[in-house]
Order: sequence, then C-alpha cells, then structure tokens
Amino acid sequence: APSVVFNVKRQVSQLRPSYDFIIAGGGTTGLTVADRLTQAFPKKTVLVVEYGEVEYAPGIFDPPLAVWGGIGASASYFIVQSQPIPDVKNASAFVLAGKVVGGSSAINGQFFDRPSRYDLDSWSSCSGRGRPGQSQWGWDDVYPFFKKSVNFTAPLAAVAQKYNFTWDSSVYGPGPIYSSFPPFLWADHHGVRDAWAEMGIPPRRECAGGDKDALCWIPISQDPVTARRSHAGIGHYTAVNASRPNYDLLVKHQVVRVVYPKGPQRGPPLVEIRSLADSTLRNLTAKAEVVIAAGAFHTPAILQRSGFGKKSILKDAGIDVVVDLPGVGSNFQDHSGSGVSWNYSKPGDWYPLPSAMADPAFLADAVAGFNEIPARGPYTLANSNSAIFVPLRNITTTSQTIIERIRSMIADGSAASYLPADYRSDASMVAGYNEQLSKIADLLSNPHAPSIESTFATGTSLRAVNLHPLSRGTVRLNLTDKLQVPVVQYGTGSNPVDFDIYAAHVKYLQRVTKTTALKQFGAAEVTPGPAVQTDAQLIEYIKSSMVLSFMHPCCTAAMLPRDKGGVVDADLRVHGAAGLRVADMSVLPYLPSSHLSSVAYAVGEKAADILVKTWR
Ligand SMILES: Cc1cc2nc3c(=O)[nH]c(=O)nc-3n(C[C@H](O)[C@H](O)[C@H](O)COP(=O)(O)OP(=O)(O)OC[C@H]3O[C@@H](n4cnc5c(N)ncnc54)[C@H](O)[C@@H]3O)c2cc1C
Repeated sequence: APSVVFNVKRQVSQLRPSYDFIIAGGGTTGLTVADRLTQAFPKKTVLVVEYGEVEYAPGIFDPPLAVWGGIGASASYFIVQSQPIPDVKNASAFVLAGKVVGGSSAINGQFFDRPSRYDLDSWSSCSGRGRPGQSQWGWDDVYPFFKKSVNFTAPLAAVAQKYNFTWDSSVYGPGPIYSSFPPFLWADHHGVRDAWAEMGIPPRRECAGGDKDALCWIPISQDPVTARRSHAGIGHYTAVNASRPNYDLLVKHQVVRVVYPKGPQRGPPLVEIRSLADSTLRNLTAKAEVVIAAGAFHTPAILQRSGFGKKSILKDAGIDVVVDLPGVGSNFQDHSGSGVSWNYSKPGDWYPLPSAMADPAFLADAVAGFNEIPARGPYTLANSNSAIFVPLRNITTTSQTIIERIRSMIADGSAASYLPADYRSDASMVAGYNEQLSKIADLLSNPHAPSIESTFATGTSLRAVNLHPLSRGTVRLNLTDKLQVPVVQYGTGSNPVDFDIYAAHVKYLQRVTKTTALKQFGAAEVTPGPAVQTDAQLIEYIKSSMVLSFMHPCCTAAMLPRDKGGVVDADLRVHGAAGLRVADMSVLPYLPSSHLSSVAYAVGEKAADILVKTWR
C-alpha cells in the first residue's frame, strides 16, 4: 500500500499557472509517461489530472478473499454495463475500469504476460512502418520498452523446485513494476498442466521474450517479498514523487475536453477540467503538449466531447466538429470466450484446494502467512500462473477454411456489412477493417502466433480466450449526461466467423478431459456435455455461456493511418490536431495475444521516449 503520498493536489488553487505537459488520466499508461517525462526533464513541469483518488489497492486475492468482491462498494472503479449484444442473445457485458491513481493496474487480475512478437509486427505493418521519421512499433522496436518497464525476482530455489517454475531473467529489466511468482500454488495445479502437455502443447521456459506458442508459466504483478500488488500508482508515482518537484498530480478532477481556441492546427489545446467536489469548470494551460491517457472507454469520450469523431455522431450529441475522425470510439474490442467444465469421480488426494479456506485454522494461518515477511500461503496468489497459447492450425483441422472465409469476405466486399451500422459506408473505416481482417488472417495462418489462450489456477473448468476477435463495437457519449461513463456497444459475434473460432476453441478444450492425466481421476465433461452434439448446438451453448469481457477494452483511438480509420499516427499524435497525443490501450489497432497491463506499461515507456526525443 502506498504509505506516504507526497504532494497530491486536490484543488486547482494548488496548481501552477501553467505546465509543460498535461496528462489526462493517472492510470497505467499515463503515470508511466509522467514518471519518465519528469525524470528526463527536471526543468519541465508535468501535471496529471486523475478522476479517482490515491487509494489502497488490494491484490486480486488478498484477505478477506474478495476477488473483485464487493463490486459496487468500491470507489476505485468505473462499472460499465454494456448495451444488449444482439448476436449473443442480447446479453450484456459487465466490465470494470480503474478509477484510482494507478488506473486499471490497481484493480486488475495481476496476470503479467506479454504479447507475441507477431502481434507487434502485425500492428507495425499497418500503422505506418516505413514512413520516414515516424516511430516504429514492431517487436524489435517495442521489446526494449517491455523490458525497461518491469523487474523480475526469481522465486526461491525451494519454491521453484516444488512447482517446477521456469523463467529467463534476461527478458526483464530494471523497471519499477514488479513481476514475480507466488510462493504457493493450489495442489491440483499440475493436473491440468499435465493434461495440456499430453495434448502436445510444448512447455516453454519463458513466454515473455516474444515467443509464446506454448504451455507457459506466467508471473504476476506483485512485490515478491510482501506479496502486495505492484501497480503504476506505486511504481510510477509514490515511489518517485518525493524527489520530483516538477511532478504534480491533481486528483478527484475529470478532464472534460480539450479546447482549441485558434483551431486544431494551433496547439497545444487548453484542458478543461471539472472538480468532482463542486463541478467547477477550469481551463488549464499546457505549453508543450497534452496527452490523453484515460483508458479505452474514457479517452474516446474526452475526444468526442472535444469535437473529434464522426460528424453525424457528434451532431446527434450537439457537439461542433473540430476534426472529423470517424475512428474515435469505433473499432472497440475486448477478449471473450466460452469454455468447458468437468467433474472428477475419483478425485486425487489433493490438499490444499480452495475449499480448505473454509477450515478456520487453515484460514487463520493463511491470513497470518500473508502478513509475514516474506509473505507465504494462499493469499500470495493472484488470478493464475499457468496458461496455454496455441496457434489455430494446432487447434483445429478447419483452420484453413476459417482463414479462407476471412479472406473471401475481404475480397468480395462483404466484410464491411459486419461493422457497426454507422461505419459500413465510411470508406476509411471499411478500408481499415479490411486491412485489420487481412492482418488477423495472417496471424491465424502463422504457425507460431497463438489464437487461443486458456489459463488455470485450480478447479474443474477452463475458459478459452479468443485472442484475435474479428467483431467490432462502439463507445459513444451518454446523451443523457455526456460527463458520465459512455455507452458501450459490444459487437461480440457480429462477424460470424468469430463463432467458428469460438467453436474450434471449445472443441479443443474438450480434449482436456479425455487425457490420461485427467482420466485417471475419472474426469467427465459437464459442459458443453453430452447433449451438445451438433455445431449448431455448440454455438447455442457458446452464446449462453460466454464470458463477454476479460476486461481488456481497447482500440477506440487506433494507431492507424487516417484513411484507414485511424485516430493517432505512429507517433501517437491525434490526426489533424497539434500538440495532442493519446497514450493508453485505446491506441492498439487490434487485440494482442496477451492481457493488457504489460502492453500499457510498454506503450507508456515508448510514448515517453517519443516525447523525450521531441522535446530534448
Ligand atoms: C478488472 C480488470 C482485470 C484485469 N486483469 C488483467 C490482468 O490480470 N492482467 C493484465 O495484464 N491486464 C488485466 N487487465 C487489463 C489492464 O489492467 C488494462 O488494460 C490496463 O491497465 C489499461 O491501462 P490504460 O492506461 O489504458 O488505462 P487505465 O489504467 O484504466 O487508466 C485510465 C485512468 O484514467 C482515469 N480517467 C478516466 N477518465 C478520466 C477523465 N475524464 N479525467 C481524468 N481521469 C480520467 C481513470 O480513473 C484511470 O485512472 C484488467 C483490467 C481490469 C479492469
């Protein structure tokens, strides 16, 4: 927990008359940028404006066993309930987003993997590679920033031996965010790992070095000694702020919009903020640049309130157009997927499993262990430490058919009909979507680029994460109150090929219960179960059982050329606007084969590097 919080500002009267840089959003990416800028430029001033407070950020599995427990009770997240999703029986996705210093890194599941090299190379190939003078985003260009952002502490030898953890310290660096393995795993952990190995998924010593088509050990973002969450609010603010007189953080204020009094070519813009205490509006002045880092839901909302977006949509919201940029708030994506579950008729002699927490003596020891230095026991766990990442061709014999379906919808022009309605006749959005689908088809054809992720910590179920969904949704201002959480429309399943992929993934996971590793315990499938026989039945099952959000919203201000529906260029500058950049998970063109926090830190490091090179 951040014990001493220096210099937090709560009122505009405590601010300087102007700043060199203003960052909208003190989350994972925004604080990374602020930390690196204040470090590089001791004489330049940086202000971060954050909606939330500096709050204690418990780990996902800290006592008293509240895994995102008490949702609604906490002030530290925005709750997003999506609009009904037509292609999944009008279900609604439930998503959280950080509303606290540290942003989503302060509330996430702490699973700390990295994308595959092919994700980055794929983005780079459509984000302006080769344009003279612009930044490059291929794996080799960004890998140094993944390394720089995180430090890794190897587990004690006895722990490593007990669980067979493997790693390669050389893929990590000196960064202020901790990555480590917990000193405890539940006792059934190896059952499913053995099953995965039996399915032919090769174990890899380290999956964070760019190659992750494997059975992986995944570390968590956690202090290795105290087992407390490591997040941007600590690593990039509390740990450095006392020695940085040029680093200001204003909390409990909302960035409403940016304002260009002399037009978007004459930047940087003013930043209009609102006090959450009394709703007073104020304009702040940045002398160098403004960086929007409010996350994939709120960044497009700030841009739309500022007049950046599709003309017709802004008009409906009563907002004057500053730059006609249809990509703002479109191209919305999240990871989703269904899965399998089973029962054991001859369960192994496994102890302890989570059920042991019901035993008061075990529980008391778990709490005591968590408070020891170094911490020990079950409360040192986060979401999971094991996962598989498998390429499509190893999942299904139908991979070629799936890829051809994607390529032919691009060729015959039908892909556009799967975009959200407002964009189907917009040439730039259609061109951008076709290009994304083509790149995703390449990824799905790549024998080393994963299509599915599945993780395991304990229990009798597995989820499949569709790493590269084809469907797209939208994030729009709430017209009842434009300052509130925006209206989120998931597009889940709107591109029908996604269902072919979901189905292939579930069929693949069904193989788990057929392995000798699980058969020896009498594993018998419960869901989808014997009643589900045909593909049509399987898709019905998937529609009713899907996890609609793995809490990875992204891509709503994509780094793509303007004629491809992009919002920012490869230097993260908003198209058509001076002195304004975006740096957060909005800028991804499409989802990578990983969870997003490592990506957010790396994007923050790279964004800071770009800014430092610009202003040095
Ligand atoms: C519940 C949950 C679980 C997750 N689990 C994992 C996981 O296990 N592993 C993993 O790698 N990733 C996980 N993620 C994803 C990952 O944490 C996020 O994708 C990443 O942290 C997002 O970083 P960001 O910088 O884009 O935005 P954020 O970190 O969300 O930062 C945005 C910040 O902007 C602030 N803000 C918003 N609007 C305004 C405004 N108008 N004015 C001022 N401030 C504003 C917010 O309060 C917030 O602090 C999870 C996410 C969530 C929500």
